Amino acid sequence: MLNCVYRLVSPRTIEPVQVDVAVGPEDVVVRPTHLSICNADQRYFQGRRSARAMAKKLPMALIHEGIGRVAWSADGVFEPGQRVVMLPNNPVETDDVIKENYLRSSQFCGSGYDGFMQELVVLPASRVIALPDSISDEVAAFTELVSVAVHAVSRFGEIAHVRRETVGVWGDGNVGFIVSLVLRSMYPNMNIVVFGRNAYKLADFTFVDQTFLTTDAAHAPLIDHAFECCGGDGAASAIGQIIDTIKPEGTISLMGVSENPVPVNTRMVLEKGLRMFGSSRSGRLDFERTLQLYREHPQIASYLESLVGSVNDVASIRDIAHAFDADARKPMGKTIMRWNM
Ligand SMILES: NC(=O)C1=CN([C@@H]2O[C@H](COP(=O)(O)OP(=O)(O)OC[C@H]3O[C@@H](n4cnc5c(N)ncnc54)[C@H](OP(=O)(O)O)[C@@H]3O)[C@@H](O)[C@H]2O)C=CC1
Ligand SMILES: O=C(CO)[C@H](O)[C@H](O)COP(=O)(O)O
Ligand SMILES: [Zn+2]
Repeated sequence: MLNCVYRLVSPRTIEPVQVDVAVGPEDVVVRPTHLSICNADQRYFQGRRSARAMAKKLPMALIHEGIGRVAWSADGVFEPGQRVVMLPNNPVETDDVIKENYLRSSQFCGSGYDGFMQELVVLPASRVIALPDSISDEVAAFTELVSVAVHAVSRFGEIAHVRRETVGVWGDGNVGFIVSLVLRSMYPNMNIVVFGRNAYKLADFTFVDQTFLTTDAAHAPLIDHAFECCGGDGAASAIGQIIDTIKPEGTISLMGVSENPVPVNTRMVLEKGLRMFGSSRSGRLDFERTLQLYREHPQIASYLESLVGSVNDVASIRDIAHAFDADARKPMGKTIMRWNM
């Protein structure tokens, strides 16, 4: 099947490439309709990764958060026109211990493999899930990001000790917001405390118990466990503040992506017997849990609507650049592309 793939070939340069894609009997062909930009996409588009990383990853189509309509599937698997979410992580092996999103052999759309900026996306049937009608297109577009939060909170449930009275979330952006929202849904009695750098962003965290500017953290309660949802230049100070604020034997879930190694006060990690674990991406089980959360807690969708930032109609490569530039300027929230390529 001939298909047009919009690949980033160098920073800020996207080219349409005609490719002949084989469609297997178990595959599903999805026509993307709504795509959502992640910080990871911006790092490639703006050229903010090392030259080595850029050379390794490009050329590739960006975007790993998206939904679409089924254009073709084997009989009875999906209905033509059915609205579905696309799963970017594609495992090529199974493992009894290591989850699919941590297997080094897994192929991730938008990181070394073409992402969803395509005319049509061909995926194995297991990488496509039908969406409930209750979720708007714009919110559904970033279901992958919500699944990442569900994955991280699920791992917290598996790893953290049982005293979970007060949990701190560092980061007042998209990831901090969604992780806090998932914690609220899964642990309704938990005291959730959010630490951020922007009062106007913290004001949106109406569903948590307390918010603090990082400069006021001395007035915050000690916490049992923490999530670091900052990354970049903010990661070191967030992790340092978490280590200072957390009680002994607490867990620290690291979620922020940093291009450079982050210094950690290991002496205090030892002294407090802390547990640090990383969470990245998500698997099919996390998407299924996310859609179940949407069904069990309909209020989640309305909170997530507040994250929808700019919605951009995209019908040309110039429109793609405009959407990425709008995203780079955004004060907060998710940038959605209505995909008409
Ligand atoms: N693990 C995974 O699978 C995933 C990881 N990520 C990563 O998570 C990180 C956050 O993403 P996202 O929420 O979209 O980014 P945003 O930029 O929307 O949010 C980050 C927020 O954290 C604030 N911040 C920075 N430093 C600190 C600090 N020390 N304490 C408290 N808040 C701080 C920033 O404030 P200010 O801007 O004022 O500095 C900003 O408001 C990124 O690195 C992203 O790549 C994203 C998706 C999935
Ligand atoms: O955003 C993410 C998942 O939603 C991950 O941070 C992203 O996939 C990491 O990929 P890369 O190593 O290419 O930056
Ligand atoms: Zn992402």
